[in-house]
Amino acid sequence: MTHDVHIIGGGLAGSEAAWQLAEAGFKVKLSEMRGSGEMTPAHQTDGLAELVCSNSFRSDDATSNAVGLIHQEMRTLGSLILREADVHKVPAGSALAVDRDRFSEGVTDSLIAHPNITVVRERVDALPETGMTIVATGPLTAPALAETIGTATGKDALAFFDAIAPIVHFDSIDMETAWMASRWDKGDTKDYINCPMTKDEYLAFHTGLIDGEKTEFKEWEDVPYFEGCMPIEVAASRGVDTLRYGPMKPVGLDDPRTGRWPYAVVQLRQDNASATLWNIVGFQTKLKHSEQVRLFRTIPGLQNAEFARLGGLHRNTFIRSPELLDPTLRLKARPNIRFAGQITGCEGYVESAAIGLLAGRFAAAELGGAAMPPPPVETALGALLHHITGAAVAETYQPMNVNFGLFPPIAGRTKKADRKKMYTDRARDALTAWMAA
Ligand SMILES: Cc1cc2nc3c(=O)[nH]c(=O)nc-3n(C[C@H](O)[C@H](O)[C@H](O)COP(=O)(O)OP(=O)(O)OC[C@H]3O[C@@H](n4cnc5c(N)ncnc54)[C@H](O)[C@@H]3O)c2cc1C
Repeated sequence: MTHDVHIIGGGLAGSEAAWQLAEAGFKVKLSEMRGSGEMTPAHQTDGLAELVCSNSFRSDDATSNAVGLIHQEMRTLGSLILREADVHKVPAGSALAVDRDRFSEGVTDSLIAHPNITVVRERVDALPETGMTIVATGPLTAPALAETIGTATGKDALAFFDAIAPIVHFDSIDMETAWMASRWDKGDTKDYINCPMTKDEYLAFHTGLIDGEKTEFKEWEDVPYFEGCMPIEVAASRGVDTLRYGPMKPVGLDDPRTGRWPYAVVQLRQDNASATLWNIVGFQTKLKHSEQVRLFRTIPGLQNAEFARLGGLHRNTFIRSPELLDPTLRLKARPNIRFAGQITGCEGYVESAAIGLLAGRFAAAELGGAAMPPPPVETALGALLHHITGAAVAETYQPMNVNFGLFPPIAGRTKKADRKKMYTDRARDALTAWMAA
């Protein structure tokens, strides 16, 4: 069978993209290296859409949770991944969790049985020069292909072994305690949020970092740390004052409440264009998630912090999408190539499948000769896509889960308790209007 689109990688994103294209009537070749004697360091089977770690697609609450909302939007758009997740669901409260083997079998069988899809078990080592292509090879892209992607995108656009710092929702920061200033009071703009610490608070925090329970890593994740993204607890272990001379340096930062420099300071940097999300600078960590929440809420100003993402450390190959991709996920420098899934810098099974769904639909529209406008930013799909393809700050781009901080804020004064429902109601209306158009 000749094909209209070549999809490389049969994970969450590639499987969904293949389904969307095939259902739209286009012929797809899906190349997956597992099953040809190749394996990634995390996968265990030859099944398509294998879940490498947890079996959860997270919250299925479409009224007050951004992940639940994106589930609903994907179901509305005929997602194969969500269809099979629903069929192979296991009890997990309000979360959508699946029997991972049955789920993967369901996806594999559906794709193989589809008359418009040919699944080829092969490793692809170079980006195709011609022909419409979707690259969905994930965070564990095989080295030879990663190399050619690096060449096509500029070497420094491809990151390996990535440490990530927590991200906090702005509206959960206590700005009576924290204040805005430039970093170490250099420059004219007040771009950073500063959380002050007394000596006692700092020493207790330092002890918490040293003693806190850490995530153990598999052998393949045991990689050297780059000095620039060393986990904060590793820096802390080098000496009690190391952090006060590093990311927690208080120099030049007069606390408006005391008129003096605090003993140490925690700084947060804006993480998205609408300033709803803030990254804790230098706080990349492999502390367990529960430990991070407990310890980081001891920071004055962050006592009620709600986290859009917690820190973590794992190998992660992704491109600097906000500057490399156009709004329909095409590589600007080579528009025959689209990227989809975690390699674009979205994070998680659901988000990867969601971006695969959009890549498949954009490709189908292009083949059909009618450009598809991106979904509105008020939808979960649109907000995530917008973040990846432009709204995020390219220089500090890091993997991102879908969350309400990516959505345009609701205009006017609103009660916090009502806000999530307002986001999801607005999203449903926006998706309906977009589909009608
Ligand atoms: C160790 C680890 C644990 C994770 N745990 C979770 C978790 O618990 N929950 C969560 O939501 N997310 C988790 N993630 C993130 C997870 O990887 C993504 O959420 C999701 O699997 C990414 O989907 P994808 O389709 O982009 O990539 P994948 O699902 O990884 O699919 C990519 C596919 O491309 C294939 N491939 C790679 N290179 C080539 C090549 N050159 N030629 C042909 N085929 C190729 C691979 O074999 C793979 O099947 C984890 C990631 C890692 C690395």
